[in-house]
Amino acid sequence: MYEPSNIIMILEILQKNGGFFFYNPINKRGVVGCKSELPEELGVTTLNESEISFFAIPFFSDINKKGEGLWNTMKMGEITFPYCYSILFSVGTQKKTTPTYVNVVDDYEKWCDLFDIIMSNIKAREVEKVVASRQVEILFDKDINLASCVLNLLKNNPQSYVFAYIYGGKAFIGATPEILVEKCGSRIQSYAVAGTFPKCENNEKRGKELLNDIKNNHEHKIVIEEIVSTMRTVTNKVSIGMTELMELKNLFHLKTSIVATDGQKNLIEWVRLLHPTPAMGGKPRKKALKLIEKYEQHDRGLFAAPIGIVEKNGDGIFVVGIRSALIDGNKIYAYAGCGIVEQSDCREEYEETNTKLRTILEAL
Ligand SMILES: C=C(O[C@H]1C=CC=C(C(=O)O)[C@@H]1O)C(=O)O
Repeated sequence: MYEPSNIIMILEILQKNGGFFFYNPINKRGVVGCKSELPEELGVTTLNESEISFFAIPFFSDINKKGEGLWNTMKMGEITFPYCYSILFSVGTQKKTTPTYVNVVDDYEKWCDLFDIIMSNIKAREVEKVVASRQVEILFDKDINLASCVLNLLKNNPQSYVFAYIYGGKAFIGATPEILVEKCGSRIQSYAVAGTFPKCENNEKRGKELLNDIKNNHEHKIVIEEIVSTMRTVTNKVSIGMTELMELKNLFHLKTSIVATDGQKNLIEWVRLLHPTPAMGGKPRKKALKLIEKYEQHDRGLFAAPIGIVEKNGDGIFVVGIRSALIDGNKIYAYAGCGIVEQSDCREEYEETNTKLRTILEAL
């Protein structure tokens, strides 16, 4: 089993010098891009710099229009590192986790204003779905320990893709359950992950209820349809899997796999075509994005944005940067969003974002 103390040491080096960490729970492989060399004793395998490329593509191409310029010290797009490594984790890290409860800041009034604007646009038939988000700022009395946060994300979220991108004194970290697109040869796989129920005492019943819930299935179907129609602009070889339940530490989601066959476009082109799906933006895409840009009070930066790696042969994976936070010294900006449709209730959606924020808050 891979030693947690090793991962702590690696992350401490990344925190000090800058770097990128990406963990894939399916093949249990972590990859690291680093500005400085990692000691061999840490059990990492050295990769040639050209073997792997790291990407953090912002949600909106023109970020940092809103106030503080929180994101402007971070390099975006393709990020290259002189030292690259891979780490194999063992199955031992895959333990079953149970929810715990953490309090989050009350910004309900601000949320209501955003919700009302979106709902009035939905009622006016301007948009069908918009993913609204919160940025919750939490101040600590000392600097946040990045290494232990990332280790906790790994421990608490065994099915999630855990990432940490450290640059210019800030770190963007998260444990996301959602793949935007994965390429393996001509197989292009995306997932619709949308529709959420928080866990409760009777989880078996809760899961079944989500699978049959009309509002959540509507939200989910919008995402499937958009991914499928986008893929069909490139190829008519597109197949849709069954909608399943995804069980995470604190909540359930609806999840559907969508696979296309294409030998023409590269992975970055696929990312640019698919991002943002209506699980992160809305429907219709342009109008939903305009509302988000105009009325959300914060810059999304890398929140809900494509984060990923590309291998030398062109294969790779991009996830969406949700269940995430930007760490700046003793300050943390945690992010969570949810899809709003005509049947949505303001308070319920706020509580849903609180549940989603727990991924980060429980790791601090
Ligand atoms: C935007 C987020 O979640 C998305 C992913 C899964 C389910 C979602 C939902 O049910 O609203 C969201 O679309 C977030 O966690 O910040």
